[in-house]
Amino acid sequence: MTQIMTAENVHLYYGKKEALHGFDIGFDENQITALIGPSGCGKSTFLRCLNRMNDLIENVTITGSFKLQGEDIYSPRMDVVKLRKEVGMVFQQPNPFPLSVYDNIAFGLKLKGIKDKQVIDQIVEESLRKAAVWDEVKDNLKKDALAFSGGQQQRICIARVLAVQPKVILMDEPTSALDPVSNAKIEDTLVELKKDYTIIIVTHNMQQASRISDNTAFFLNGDLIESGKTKELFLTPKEKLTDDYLNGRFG
Ligand SMILES: Nc1ncnc2c1ncn2[C@@H]1O[C@H](COP(=O)(O)OP(=O)(O)OP(=O)(O)O)[C@@H](O)[C@H]1O
Repeated sequence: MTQIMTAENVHLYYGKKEALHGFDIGFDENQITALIGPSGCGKSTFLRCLNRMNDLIENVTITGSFKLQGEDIYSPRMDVVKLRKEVGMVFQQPNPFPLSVYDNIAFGLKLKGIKDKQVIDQIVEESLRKAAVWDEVKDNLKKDALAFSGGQQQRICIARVLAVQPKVILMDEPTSALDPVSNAKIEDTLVELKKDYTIIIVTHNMQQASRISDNTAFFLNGDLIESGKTKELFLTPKEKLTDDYLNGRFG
């Protein structure tokens, strides 16, 4: 299976404090990879390395090699704005812009210089359909995105990411602020989306990881303890620490 992204010898420091201690990991194309582990183990920190979101935090030092389809994403030649379109991100709290549903999705397209209204209309509809929220918003595209439910807002945010044609979608606990019905809808959406995209998702919810992910990586205190096929990792973990965590012996 092709690995669309790789990270090797990853170290990250917040000031002098080392938060990621050196590990290698790769992400299979068109698969969902779950990043699991107890609070504070570095899952979000690592996720943010993959589209250079940590660049926005002061005093962060990152070393190692991070590649998207073989290209070094930390190269001085890398266009970070383009990178963040190719490696899109969905956050824990739905964060639509205070604009209409339509304008939320059209925003990135207009930035890209797309002006043709018919083209924009088409991409807006396609993106909302792929994010499985079209039927719920199609009669209210001019309504403020913030007037929708949390679960709908999160799917609008997913549509906003899809509109700029990412290759990889990073998700940081995208359902933890949502009710169980919205959670289930988003899980179904992600499983559909992996046909076209690669998804890397941080989750606290072990059932979620086992339901939707193909691969799982278990982090502890800034180290990657084990990664592999989700079924194997959950049923026959190689490391005792993984077994202990999965069985609720800590965390
Ligand atoms: N901006 C920051 N400045 C300094 N230290 C930070 C910063 N962000 C995170 N850390 C520290 O880095 C470590 C890893 O945090 P991180 O948020 O990546 O863990 P996590 O596994 O995602 O946790 P959670 O599941 O609670 O979100 C923690 O010790 C945390 O306190």
